[in-house]
Amino acid sequence: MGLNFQQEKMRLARVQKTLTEEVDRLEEETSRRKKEVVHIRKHFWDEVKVNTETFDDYLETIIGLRQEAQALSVTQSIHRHASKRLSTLHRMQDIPYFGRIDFREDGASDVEEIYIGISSLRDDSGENFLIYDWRSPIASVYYDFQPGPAKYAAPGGEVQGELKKKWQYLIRGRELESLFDTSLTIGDEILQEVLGKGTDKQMHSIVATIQQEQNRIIRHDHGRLLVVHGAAGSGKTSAAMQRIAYLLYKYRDRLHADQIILFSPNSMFSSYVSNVLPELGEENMQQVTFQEYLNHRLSKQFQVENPYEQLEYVLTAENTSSYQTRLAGIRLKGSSSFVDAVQSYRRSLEYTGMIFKDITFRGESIITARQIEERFYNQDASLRFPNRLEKLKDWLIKKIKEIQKAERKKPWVQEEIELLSDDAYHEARTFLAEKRGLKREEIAHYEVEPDELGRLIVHQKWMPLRKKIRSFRFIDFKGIYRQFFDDSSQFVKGENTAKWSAICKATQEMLDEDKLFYEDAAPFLFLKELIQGFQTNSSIKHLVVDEAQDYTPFQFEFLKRLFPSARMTVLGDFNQAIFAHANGRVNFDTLTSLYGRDRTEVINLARSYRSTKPIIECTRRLVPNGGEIIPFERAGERPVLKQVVDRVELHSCIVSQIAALQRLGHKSIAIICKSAKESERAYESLACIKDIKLLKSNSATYEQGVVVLPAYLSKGVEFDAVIIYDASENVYGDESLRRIFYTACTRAMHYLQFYSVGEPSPFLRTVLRDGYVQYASI
Ligand SMILES: Nc1ncnc2c1ncn2[C@@H]1O[C@H](COP(=O)(O)OP(=O)(O)OP(=O)(O)O)[C@@H](O)[C@H]1O
Repeated sequence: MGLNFQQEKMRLARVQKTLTEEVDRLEEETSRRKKEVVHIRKHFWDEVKVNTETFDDYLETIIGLRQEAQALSVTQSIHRHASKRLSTLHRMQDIPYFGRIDFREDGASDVEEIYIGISSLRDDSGENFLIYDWRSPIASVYYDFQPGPAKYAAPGGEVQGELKKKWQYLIRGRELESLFDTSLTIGDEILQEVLGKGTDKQMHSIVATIQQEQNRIIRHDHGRLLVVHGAAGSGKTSAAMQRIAYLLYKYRDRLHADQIILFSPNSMFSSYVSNVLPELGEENMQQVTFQEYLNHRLSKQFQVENPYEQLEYVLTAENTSSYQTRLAGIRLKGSSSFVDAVQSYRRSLEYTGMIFKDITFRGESIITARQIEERFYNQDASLRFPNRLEKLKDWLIKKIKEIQKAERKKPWVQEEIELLSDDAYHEARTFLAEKRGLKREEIAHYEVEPDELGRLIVHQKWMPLRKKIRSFRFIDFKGIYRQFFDDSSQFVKGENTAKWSAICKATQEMLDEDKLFYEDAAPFLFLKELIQGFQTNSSIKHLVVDEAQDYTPFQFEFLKRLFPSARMTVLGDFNQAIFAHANGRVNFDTLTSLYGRDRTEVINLARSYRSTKPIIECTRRLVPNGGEIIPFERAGERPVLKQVVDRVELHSCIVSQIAALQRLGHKSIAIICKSAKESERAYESLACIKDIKLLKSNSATYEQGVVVLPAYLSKGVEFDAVIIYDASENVYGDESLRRIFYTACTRAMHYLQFYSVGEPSPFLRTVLRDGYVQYASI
């Protein structure tokens, strides 16, 4: 049976009326609650009588204060909830629902009509659902089944039944424009329509068009680790965002947005995805980059190279003498065998090799590194390593207490007392008097004894020293890491000796200047924490890692230990592994060992949605296993290659091509270069293009319009049209650049153009031969 368009229009109008009434009611409530909050804040102290004369008065004051604070917090919380609901309802006014299923549960006689939207809505009686939240159990039938037998997991157990019909609604400008019986239409009309549009400044939710395989990711709810491996444009990030919204709904009584962290590749990406959750009526999760975390932990001690500096080096310094050594170092330090090597090294420190620093006071060494080392290695070797360190710490604290006692008699203490300013003396007197329990009015008459003052001065002067000991700053972590790179180190196996020597030399030189290569940052921190114990953050319950192919085994080990209570969702695509450390690694096997096979699930996404079919037909042939990628059927032009003779011709062609693309309505156009260095040059030469922008690694927002950027910064984002600035053999001649080239090409949604100064890259040879890329006609 078909739906009656007119009746559906009328139903939509009825739902909109209910929505409007609900919006009016909530607007009134939020404004009233806001006034109440302001009132309570303003008159907070009028309602509380502050009297501390007697204990009873004091108690009464405390109770009064607490009551007022409670009233404020309750009103604030009601106001917050109402405002949140109101903003969701405002969004629902535009599109109250997008889908419907007609479902008959086994054993029931009636067919239920379930309308699905971004949030639920009940009728005036409060008994019946006019709209079901897309995350409700029954709504999963919409995403998972075609008409026929269907089931869903309800809190009380599995519900079986029959899906009679499935509909999609296209509502625009609050009007029902069309509706589709999805069991009759071929292809997905609404998905076609959504994907056919231009890109936006920010990513949007895909709630109305979630595909079955994506729904598995969104509702996946067991195990510790979910690994999603998917082709470029297969919706990994989109599904992950929807997944967060789903988890926030399902566990709304115990999971809050601030207990979820997304590790994103860069700030531009963070800004790009930051709209999805608010669009679904949820608060945003926390977002961070691994680099930010490393800086937070290491920047006091080292100047840490950032990942883009490392990439830029790899992409542009091939003619320097240290290049091959550095590359070998990056690969070695990013491997899982290096994780094992560092762990063995740490175990060896139980017997020998710990390096300590002298403990000094006023420039004099009071406990030497040698004494500390002796003490450490003379302890009972059967004690666990962390316990030995704890004991060492206790011994040091005790020892400096003794030295501190003797210190009081030293002349410098007397000198300090004499030099005390009036203010400092007053402060010291107040502190000492209060410590003795004196009342405020008695302080001024308190006679401070010189001994007492001396004790205080010494105590204060030694405070930083005690702090240093408590935080293990008497351990020379840099020295210990440096020692690992002594040529003779037996921990790194299978590395070519000459290469290993060169890697050691380069690493030690950097350390000597208090600098860390990016590839050393995670291993250094890992070793440090293996020694002193891992810092943990148990408040985080869910961790999402995007662009996971760019993480080293060290980084994952880290995340696992740092967030011991978190479940992890990891998204990646090895074809886009652009960092040099990833060469050779083509799967997520190391990830499976993180929590074990039975606590890990891997889901593959093969269908790619971002680009038109002709673009995907071309790009999937650029990578070895691209045959597995399935293009979504969306028509478009074949990618085009234009070979030019020199840069002058290149720039003139790009300028006219951009004007042509803009005439065709493409709003976001990216000129993607190999490196930042090439991007800068291109930007300067193309400065005549109106409003052209150069994106750099520190760019915080994803820009629309015409942009020039290095390929590695384009990760995760997309553009209406992509121009590969110079796809020549000269630039993309080396096999190691295949993945970066692929990443750049897969950013295009509707149009992909290659330019080549001279011979095109060998990556394009087959696609040109087989006609998946056409030569430009002029
Ligand atoms: N089910 C869907 N409905 C509508 N749009 C979708 C759907 N799935 C993916 N898309 C769109 O496809 C594009 C690519 O999605 P997304 O960025 O999530 O893919 P990805 O796998 O993370 O890509 P990459 O690895 O290349 O960064 C986005 O524009 C997204 O909105």
